[in-house]
Amino acid sequence: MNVPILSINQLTVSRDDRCLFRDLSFVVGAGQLIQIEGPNGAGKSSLIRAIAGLLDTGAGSIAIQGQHDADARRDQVLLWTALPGVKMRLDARTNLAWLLNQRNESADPDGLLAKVGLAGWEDVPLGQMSTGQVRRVGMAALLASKKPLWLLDEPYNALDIDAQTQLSSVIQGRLDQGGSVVLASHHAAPGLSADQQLRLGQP
Ligand SMILES: Nc1ncnc2c1ncn2[C@@H]1O[C@H](COP(=O)(O)OP(=O)(O)OP(=O)(O)O)[C@@H](O)[C@H]1O
Repeated sequence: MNVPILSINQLTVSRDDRCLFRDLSFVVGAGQLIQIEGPNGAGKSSLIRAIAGLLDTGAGSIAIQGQHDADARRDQVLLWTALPGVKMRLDARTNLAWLLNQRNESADPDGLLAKVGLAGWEDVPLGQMSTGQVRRVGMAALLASKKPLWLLDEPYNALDIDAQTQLSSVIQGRLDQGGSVVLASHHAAPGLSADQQLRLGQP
């Protein structure tokens, strides 16, 4: 086993007094991908938010590189669901620059947008883009992230086949660099092979 980036031990997560899962344990090493599956409402997003330090948990523990504190964990993850905090009336470049700044990441927004097929769309407000194009802006932000643990909640939603393939290649690139990825998805990730699969049960 590689150095554990994420260690979950005997974890219980509840919402509104309803237990979603209990006694969950797994470890994710450097360069490893774990896929979380399960029906609607099983708790995939809740698990991801708990790992990110954004949801209180019950019994058990979560550690990222040995750190249990929620604030410390938050600093070590890239959480990609939608695009938190972006403004639909602002253009792709401005939003991406803001996202990178928020994360203290230095990269050229235009170069990143070109890599995800959005060359020429830099000045277009997100509100005038398709859902998939907005997701591509998110993918551009992913490309710049060097956080040790990526938490990706249904990242393939709304992406066309080309963009899905590109996202898989972005994820594989991060894994090859020793990053770790938790992927919540109803579908197998195209072109990726998970080191572990975890199925959360019926709610
Ligand atoms: N904001 C919320 N406040 C209170 N309870 C919530 C909230 N979001 C989700 N829940 C509850 O937690 C349960 C698990 O939701 P969660 O979003 O983690 O499931 P999921 O497996 O990601 O589902 P899906 O596949 O539909 O995205 C749901 O049954 C829901 O009742």
